[in-house]
Amino acid sequence: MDESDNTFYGEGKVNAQASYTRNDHVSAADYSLANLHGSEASVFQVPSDSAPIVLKSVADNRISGGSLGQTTSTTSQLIPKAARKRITDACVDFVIRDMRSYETVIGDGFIGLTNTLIELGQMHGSLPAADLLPHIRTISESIETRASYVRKKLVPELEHCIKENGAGVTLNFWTDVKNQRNYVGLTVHYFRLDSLVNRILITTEYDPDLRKDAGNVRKWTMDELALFGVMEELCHAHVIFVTDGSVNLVKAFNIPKRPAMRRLPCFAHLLNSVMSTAFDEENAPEGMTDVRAMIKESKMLVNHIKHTGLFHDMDAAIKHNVDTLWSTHYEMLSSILRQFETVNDLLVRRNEHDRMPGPREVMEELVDFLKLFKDAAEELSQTSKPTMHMVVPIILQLKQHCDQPSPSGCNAMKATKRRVKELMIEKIDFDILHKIACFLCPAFRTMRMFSLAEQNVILQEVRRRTTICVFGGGIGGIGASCSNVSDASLLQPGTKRQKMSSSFDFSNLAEPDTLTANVDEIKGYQDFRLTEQASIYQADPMRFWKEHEVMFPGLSKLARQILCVPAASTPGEMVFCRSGFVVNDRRNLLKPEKVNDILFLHMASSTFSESKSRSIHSPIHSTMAASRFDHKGLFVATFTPMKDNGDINPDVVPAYVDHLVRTGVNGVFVNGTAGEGLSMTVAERKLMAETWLAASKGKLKTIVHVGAVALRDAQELAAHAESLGADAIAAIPTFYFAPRTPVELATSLQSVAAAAPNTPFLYYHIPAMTRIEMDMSVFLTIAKAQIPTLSGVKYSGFDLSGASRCLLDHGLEFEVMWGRDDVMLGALAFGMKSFIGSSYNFTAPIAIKIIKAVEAGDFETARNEQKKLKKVMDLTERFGDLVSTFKALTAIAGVPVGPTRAPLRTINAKEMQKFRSTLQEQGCLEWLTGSD
Ligand SMILES: CC(=O)N[C@@H]([C@@H](O)[C@H](O)[C@H](O)CO)[C@@H](O)CC(=O)C(=O)O
Repeated sequence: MDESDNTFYGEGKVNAQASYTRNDHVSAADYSLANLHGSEASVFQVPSDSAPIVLKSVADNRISGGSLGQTTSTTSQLIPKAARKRITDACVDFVIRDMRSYETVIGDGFIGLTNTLIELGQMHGSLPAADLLPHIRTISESIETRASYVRKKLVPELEHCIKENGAGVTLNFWTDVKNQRNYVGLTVHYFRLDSLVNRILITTEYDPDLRKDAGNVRKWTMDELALFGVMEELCHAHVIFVTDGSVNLVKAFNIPKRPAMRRLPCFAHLLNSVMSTAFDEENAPEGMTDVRAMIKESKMLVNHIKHTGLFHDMDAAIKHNVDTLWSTHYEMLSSILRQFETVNDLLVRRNEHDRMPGPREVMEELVDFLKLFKDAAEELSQTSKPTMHMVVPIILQLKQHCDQPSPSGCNAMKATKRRVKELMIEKIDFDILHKIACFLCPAFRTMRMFSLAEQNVILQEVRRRTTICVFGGGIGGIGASCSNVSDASLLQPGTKRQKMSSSFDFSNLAEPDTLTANVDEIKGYQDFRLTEQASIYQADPMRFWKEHEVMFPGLSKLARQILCVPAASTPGEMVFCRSGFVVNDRRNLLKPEKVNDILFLHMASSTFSESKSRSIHSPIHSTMAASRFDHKGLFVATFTPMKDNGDINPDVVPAYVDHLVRTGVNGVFVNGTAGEGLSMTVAERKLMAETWLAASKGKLKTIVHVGAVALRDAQELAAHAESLGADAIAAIPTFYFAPRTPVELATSLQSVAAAAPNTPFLYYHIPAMTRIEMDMSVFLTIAKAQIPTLSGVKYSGFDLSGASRCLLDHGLEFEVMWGRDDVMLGALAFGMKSFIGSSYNFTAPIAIKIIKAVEAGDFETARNEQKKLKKVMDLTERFGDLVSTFKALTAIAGVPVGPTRAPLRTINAKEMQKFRSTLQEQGCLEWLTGSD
């Protein structure tokens, strides 16, 4: 295929449109890379010209509307029966002709592809799908491009978040025996804001000899992490590694003469080791033999059922076990128990009753026992929420269970429990970090499970680490030993002594005075009265720390540092399991690098969607509301079309929308300053909002400005905008009886945002009009605790410095939508990615060139284009107020938006003539109409 082919297959025609006009469709499935100055959704997307990126989620398609991906009943009712039949037939054709399972096409990825094709059809008319589909090589190259782009974008995020809050890193080796591939995986767990994020950095085929030498393991790990900007020093101070107990993995983090790294054991592996030993050791303790015999008999029964074809007479399959995997004993035994009677009857009929393992009560007790351990391992292997705090309670509970009498009174079960408990004591130690994590879970803050001596040691260590968190010095000694604490008292009788890494000594930072400074905070936490939220906090302790950050700043930080570390290293294994989908019998020649890229992107995209849906910043519905909206790109502050007598003229809106779509903008900002919203009645504003939303549906994103002088009007407009399905709402403050402080401002806006609880909310900061000038970064800090739907600020202040402060402080969390068109370039240079302005009604093509030029690093072009914008504005100023003159320019650009309403003054015909000729003389006129 030649280059032009490549360009056509997605990078030329289609993407040229997609880069700025259809960003909305890309964003929701974006994996957020959030460079520090950008925010949430920049993302799973290589910018503009480099590669076509369309990875949609089903949810996103639902929002965008009008496509097959819609799964709601309303949508399926919209699709005529005959059309659905055609689709079903086409699916059957697909299965028959390509001999592929239907499952191949029912995932999010295929639905995204289908939607893209449908949209292209809508935009360009009928197109032959076969011609649109790219060559396999194009896909392969695009995967590579995207993976390297995403990896590159990850570097600043990782560095920033790890420095700030530390990280847990898991390292895993795995062999896929069937496909003869060896993998090694690195996973990084860290808090991005308050959401726990797990990133798979690398999963690759490796030289099997690598793991034979601890030095090589260490070097490989450091080299791979360094590629992501996580350098050795950063690891040393801020990272905790979690691995299984293989000798070289343990040694790798404690190599003589090299700074030691902090490593914790994987608790899923520890439980696995306990159970495997208990059930597989050669010399089983006396008493256990009966249980082992029952497992053996069950296995023989399963084979018998298979060979005799008895399974044909059964409702469900009986599962096999694998000798070396204790958890498969559970699967096998419970599948027998589920059909105990049936199996028994079948055997009796064949006179083979003696093949039935039993007794049943013992089998039931064994299954219950195994299930406890299986559930515990699964609980500790979760990736979507913190798990460290559960290590101690879960292990203690398991031990307690082993002490309980056997319900069936069976000696074999008693012996089994006894042996398992012995092995737990022998193999499982708690680290001080597990104990601190437990203390940091509000439900366990009384530490009743620990002795008084242990409690004192934990508190002392918490104090030391909190001090470091508050007064600086890295991550509170995450990699540090508890240098001034004797850990002897932490040990329970019979446990092995902890080995503490002694890499860092922060004792010089933790002077006695500063240590006591945190006593009050810790005491306050211990005495804190929990409300009915306790169980929620147990499931997600970070929610407590987020909600009480102001009250307990040091502990909140410590909680982030420790609770980001996973209890198990199993996420890496999850990747290996998924590798089976990528490398299969038909694709077993895929190069290792390609497997890496696919797995990396797969995990990156699923991590993103998970982390969004479980963000704990605020109640779930509102967090989702806030994150649903993609603010990126160019938004036009629209004018309200008016008739000559000043009445609103909604009829113009559909053509207006078409004009905006043609010029390449992403969305509209309705009823704002340019829209003369404050000069309109509530009824007029509602009507215009309805008209704009109806006309923009599926074409442009919509932000409705609902701010008003009377708070109740604003609330009514907010509720109305939500009922229409606005993508977001924005509000100015009540500037007549004005809020005096950021707290008052946040409180009054809260009541507006609350009227639209499922719609993202933006504060509209425009001090030139409202005369309310406050530090927006401070406001965001305060408002985020009060307004769950807060998603950013529309910054129409003149000071780039204030906006950049917001980005630095809140850029990962909130959008800063820049509202001054004449210095758009400055905002771009600071990293802002979204813009709202009224001049884009007629200068959108210029603005888009500025954005693209900056993305391409071509600042000369960007400056030249920015000068054009400025020139138009400077000329305009001479002819009247900004809204009236801009309306005139919009009319020149082809949309008859009509006059302004008093007190603004529309320019008259004579002035208009002069205005036009001046623009012509200055060479500006041609810029206003060009749409390409
Ligand atoms: C007063 C005014 O109309 N300001 C414009 C700017 O786009 C302004 O025209 C531009 O920054 C001038 O450079 C926007 O901030 C208006 C706006 O977003 C709105 O209509 O709400």
